[in-house]
Amino acid sequence: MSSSATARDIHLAVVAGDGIGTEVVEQGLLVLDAALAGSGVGVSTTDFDLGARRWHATGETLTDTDLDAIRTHDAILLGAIGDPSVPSGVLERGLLLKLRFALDHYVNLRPGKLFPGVASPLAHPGDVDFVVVREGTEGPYVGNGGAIRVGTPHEVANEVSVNTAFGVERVVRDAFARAAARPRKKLTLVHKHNVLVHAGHLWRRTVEAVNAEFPDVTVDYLHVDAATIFLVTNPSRFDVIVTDNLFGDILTDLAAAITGGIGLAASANINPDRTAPSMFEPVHGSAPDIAGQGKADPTATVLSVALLLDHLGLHTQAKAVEDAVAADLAGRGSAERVRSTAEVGKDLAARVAG
Ligand SMILES: NC(=O)C1=CN([C@@H]2O[C@H](COP(=O)(O)OP(=O)(O)OC[C@H]3O[C@@H](n4cnc5c(N)ncnc54)[C@H](O)[C@@H]3O)[C@@H](O)[C@H]2O)C=CC1
Ligand SMILES: CC(C)CC(=O)C(=O)O
Ligand SMILES: [Mg+2]
Repeated sequence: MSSSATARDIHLAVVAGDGIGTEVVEQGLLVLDAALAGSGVGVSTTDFDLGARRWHATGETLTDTDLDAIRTHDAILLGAIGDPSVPSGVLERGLLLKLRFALDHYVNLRPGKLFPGVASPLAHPGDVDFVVVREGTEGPYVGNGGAIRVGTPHEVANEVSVNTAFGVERVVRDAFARAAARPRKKLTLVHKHNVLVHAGHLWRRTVEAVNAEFPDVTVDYLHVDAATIFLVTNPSRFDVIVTDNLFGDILTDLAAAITGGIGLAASANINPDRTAPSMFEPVHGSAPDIAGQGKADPTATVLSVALLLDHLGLHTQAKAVEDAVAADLAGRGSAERVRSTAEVGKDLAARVAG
């Protein structure tokens, strides 16, 4: 995939990864090509062979050389990372989280939108259209911890959640800016400050302080356990949710479940300061249970491509992709049969082109 070089050409790093990652990324790239056709914007891709295959062959997850090469691109499209043949955590931490941390993806943006015609497991979902701003570089995912007396009855295992004033403030400010730009202008902080008093109070104080800069934004607060209730009983109450890395991870799988399933849930790992490329990927993982069967829904990846186009300022093309997805989803209820991964990708590309 390439075209003659123009000033606006997109240089895309592609990390298809493991399991269904390769299947859904192929379709995402097909739709990206269709979206850019005739626009005057070309795209060139560099494939990065990262994931289980590479680890088995070399023992490497993500080297400094890989990172340096990835940094030269405008954006990254990632499929999924993780494979049952690799010890749990090796690729997730050593590759996926390393990318997010090294490239300072402190805003992990995850829309929760119920498209018209999509079946939700909720009886009365209402108008569900919110966005989760999940902190992407801190929390319990930083690897601050350890275990002693491993494997004995006296084992002690710690996983420390790191929350810095710097890290919390920058993601909270981003979430406020997003809320201020939306019609409802509402921000919900989700944490657990009744128990996690150190981190929770930092988040609460930060939200209160930054609110002064965004007086039009209404703020509310939910403990994370209660937030799971309202996501199921009244998801339309949410507009922008800001939360930490772990809570955001969990809440966004739930958000996916209520808006049509994990196969539809897109995400963007954004470096708002643009000091490194941002990364776009479906919320889901490598789904070993269906990998290689052509069963994966590529729609989450395609919607992540729309987020990528938006991030690069190609708003018309982003909307064309989202509109194609909306039309495809609207027609699914009446479909005679479930389509394969490749068929969905082909249909979406045709809609974008047509
Ligand atoms: N961003 C990433 O790369 C992520 C990686 N992982 C990794 O992926 C591996 C599997 O993790 P799981 O917990 O099973 O989560 P998962 O998201 O891969 O799968 C959960 C369930 O959702 C289904 N599913 C996922 N994507 C789908 C799609 N596009 N279409 C239809 N069904 C889909 C799967 O078949 C499975 O039943 C693990 O190694 C995990 O660490 C998990 C989450 C995110
Ligand atoms: C595998 C994890 C590191 C990532 C994850 O589950 C996510 O970002 O949603
Ligand atoms: Mg997750």
